[in-house]
Amino acid sequence: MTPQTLILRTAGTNCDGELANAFELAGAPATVVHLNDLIDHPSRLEEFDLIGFAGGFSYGDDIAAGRIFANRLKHRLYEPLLAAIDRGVPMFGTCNGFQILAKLGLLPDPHAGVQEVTLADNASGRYIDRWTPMQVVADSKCIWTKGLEDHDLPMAHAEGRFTAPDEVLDRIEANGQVALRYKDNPNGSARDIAGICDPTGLVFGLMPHPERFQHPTNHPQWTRMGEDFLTQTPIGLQYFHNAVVYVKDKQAAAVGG
Ligand SMILES: NC(=O)CC[C@H](N)C(=O)O
Repeated sequence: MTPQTLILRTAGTNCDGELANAFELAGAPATVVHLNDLIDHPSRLEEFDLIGFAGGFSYGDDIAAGRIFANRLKHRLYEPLLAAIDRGVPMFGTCNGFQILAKLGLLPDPHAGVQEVTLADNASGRYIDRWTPMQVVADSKCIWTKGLEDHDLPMAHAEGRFTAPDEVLDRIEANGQVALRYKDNPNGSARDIAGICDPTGLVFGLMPHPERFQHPTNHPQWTRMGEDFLTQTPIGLQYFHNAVVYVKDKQAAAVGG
């Protein structure tokens, strides 16, 4: 069975095309569905094996980035989303998608039932749009970053400063839920955190954009990177390969069992 991906969009979403393409290149065809359609037909969530929350400026980033999208999910789709998490559906939220997952409280712990972390204004007070070096946390539980080496990714946001109380930061670090850190921390995030997962490693949110690194020439330095860089799978796509492999293995185990 080919894994099927749901990408959610609404007014102001702008990375759904890249995200759908990344999942498709990794082997999981994607359907982009408007949030209002899913609210009208919540059982559609059961058709999908993977879910992507795309980046952008949903609802104009009004109130705070991701807040309105998160509230709509909270009041209209929370139970079906939790059911998908309990079914083991991997979820990916990039940038605005991460802001949504954080504000909804699906990260860092979907069963906490409260918001524990946020993405606040960048420390500089400015929108930052550039490629930046990432450190992959080797012992994290995250299935999406498994086996990845340190790499560069593009970032583009004004509200990306990861912020949480010290006890939450201590807990997610001790629990292997910090998956990605900035090497030069351009936005002032607590403990350099760029991406975190839930305790199962399946729900993952990050501020940078792996879906914008689908081809070697996406990297601004690609002409200086050498032969190998041009022939290997771009690291951005490896995130999606990891999740697709996870789903396929799970399907095979279910058939075998
Ligand atoms: N790239 C994105 O997803 C958009 C940025 C985001 N809404 C912000 O904080 O500015």
